[in-house]
Amino acid sequence: MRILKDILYKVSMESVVGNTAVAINNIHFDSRKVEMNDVFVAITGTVSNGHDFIEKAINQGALVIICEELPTNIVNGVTYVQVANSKEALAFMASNFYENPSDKLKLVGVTGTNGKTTIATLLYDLFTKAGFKVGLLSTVKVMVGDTLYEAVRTTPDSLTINYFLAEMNAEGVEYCFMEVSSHGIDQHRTTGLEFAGGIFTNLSHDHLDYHSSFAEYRDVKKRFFDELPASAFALTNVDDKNGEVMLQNTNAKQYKYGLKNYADYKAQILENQFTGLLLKINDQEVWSRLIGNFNAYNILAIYSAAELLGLEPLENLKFISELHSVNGRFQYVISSEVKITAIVDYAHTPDALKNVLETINAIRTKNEELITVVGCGGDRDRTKRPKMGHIASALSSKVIFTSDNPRTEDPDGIIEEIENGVEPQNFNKTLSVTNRKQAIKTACQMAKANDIILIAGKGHETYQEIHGEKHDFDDLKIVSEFLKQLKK
Ligand SMILES: CC(=O)N[C@H]1[C@@H](OP(=O)(O)OP(=O)(O)OC[C@H]2O[C@@H](n3ccc(=O)[nH]c3=O)[C@H](O)[C@@H]2O)O[C@H](CO)[C@@H](O)[C@@H]1O[C@H](C)C(=O)N[C@@H](C)C(=O)N[C@H](CCC(=O)O)C(=O)O
Ligand SMILES: Nc1ncnc2c1ncn2[C@@H]1O[C@H](COP(=O)(O)OP(=O)(O)OP(=O)(O)O)[C@@H](O)[C@H]1O
Ligand SMILES: N[C@H](CCC[C@H](N)C(=O)O)C(=O)O
Ligand SMILES: [Mg+2]
Repeated sequence: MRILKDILYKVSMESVVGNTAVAINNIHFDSRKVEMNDVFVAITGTVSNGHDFIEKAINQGALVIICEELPTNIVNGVTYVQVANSKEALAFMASNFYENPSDKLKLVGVTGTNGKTTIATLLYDLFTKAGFKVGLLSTVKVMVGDTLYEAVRTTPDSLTINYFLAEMNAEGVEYCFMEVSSHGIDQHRTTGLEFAGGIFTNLSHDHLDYHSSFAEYRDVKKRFFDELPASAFALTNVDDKNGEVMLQNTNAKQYKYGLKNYADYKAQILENQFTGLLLKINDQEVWSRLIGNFNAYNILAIYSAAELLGLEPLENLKFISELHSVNGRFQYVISSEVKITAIVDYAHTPDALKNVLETINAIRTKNEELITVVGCGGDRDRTKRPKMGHIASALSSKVIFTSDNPRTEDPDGIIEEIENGVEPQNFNKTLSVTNRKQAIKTACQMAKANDIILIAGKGHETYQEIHGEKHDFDDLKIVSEFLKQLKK
């Protein structure tokens, strides 16, 4: 049992109607989950308005209503707390409700357009190897020590975050690494958390359906660093155009990593091959199984963060050399008979796609063709579609445009928007096959010995969402099966 006034600590209240000394059972922001003596937080959403469900929540037993506007009908015996921002209030209440679990471990947040899952997951792996109990909140999975939970969002809502952090406290977890998405920051999902550090990866085009401009997208990411406490570290990629911008107003201790510009943590790529990267990090050589220039940045960020958290440099490098790629990030299979390499990668932004294609192009020889299978998600930023169409067709030998997760959109409509980005000189390289499985099969049939197939956009995902329905779908499994069938 918790007392309402205790969990309202740090919440900026505009008015209160009723008693705040009441004992409450649980907190919910979805009226459908409310039970006896719960708090219902009414949130103004993008699809519906939580304030419309206040009466329903009370009928289900809500004892407390947190809202931005008081309803006209005030029910006797119910406490109403009016706040300026319900999402922010929810975040503070969630921390208080779970007894501020982020204070009891070292929480590190990773933000940026690409590389969050890779860095957070590999830091989880590295600290686990170093003998610590570790937690992870990522796009792919949630880990509480060794226990695996399904991840629904990249950055869960504040109640879910604090729930898992409290589970981590109970399990004796010392470090937790989490992805901090721009939606998460904007919607105050991470407000009130006590971070020990923040890492910035890079900033490029994504989510411009949600944020009104690139500048707003950048400023939302920056807010994460603005809000870090002085005790935390703020670690930024100094080679990214916006790397230093992130640090402009932070109170945290500032550190920079980079390959090109002056930095506290510096790396150099000595070798970049299909089998991995040989790097020099602060004058020490280290071999990694991860592939491609962009992974040199990820590895350097991991190394720097681990050192800032107190790991010895040599131990740090040893564990880094043992790390494997994250599910769906440059995962590959090579067919045994005809030596066709199929790579599955989660590149779903123009920049990620360009990086992956350039990585493959830097490694493949002239005789080896690169066949790319790619699409774009529905109900998401449309402006990245033609950009990805252009990049895929310019940097591949052949491209098959197909569906990603069309969600509620018409799959062929999305493909048309991707095709619009293809320049005339690349027209003859492209074809479109709406059915993703069929598209992968076509790529396998087109490939000759030693060719490379890149299947981009869905990485670790094990489903495809078409017309709002999820079906089982796994790029790696499907391509492996087709490659097995090919006896050329
Ligand atoms: C655009 C967006 O981020 N939307 C999030 C937002 O939903 P919303 O504002 O649209 O909510 P809404 O459906 O309008 O409902 C408003 C309120 O009414 C409540 N409600 C609704 C119906 C009802 O009967 N009773 C009721 O109380 C809802 O619970 C909600 O509190 O708040 C919800 C609760 O936290 C989120 O689940 C939801 O994520 C949606 C599902 C989503 O797809 N989000 C994606 C875009 C996202 O967040 N992605 C990022 C990763 C991006 C990246 O970097 O790649 C992530 O961190 O996962
Ligand atoms: N440092 C990086 N710079 C640019 N591209 C990268 C970087 N790291 C990974 N990528 C590319 O971006 C893809 C997604 O990587 P990852 O899942 O680590 O990013 P993310 O930031 O977690 O993405 P999401 O926003 O979907 O959670 C990878 O499959 C790879 O193609
Ligand atoms: N976190 C991203 C993932 C995109 C993955 C891609 N496969 C898609 O479905 O668009 C989003 O929800 O926008
Ligand atoms: Mg991620």
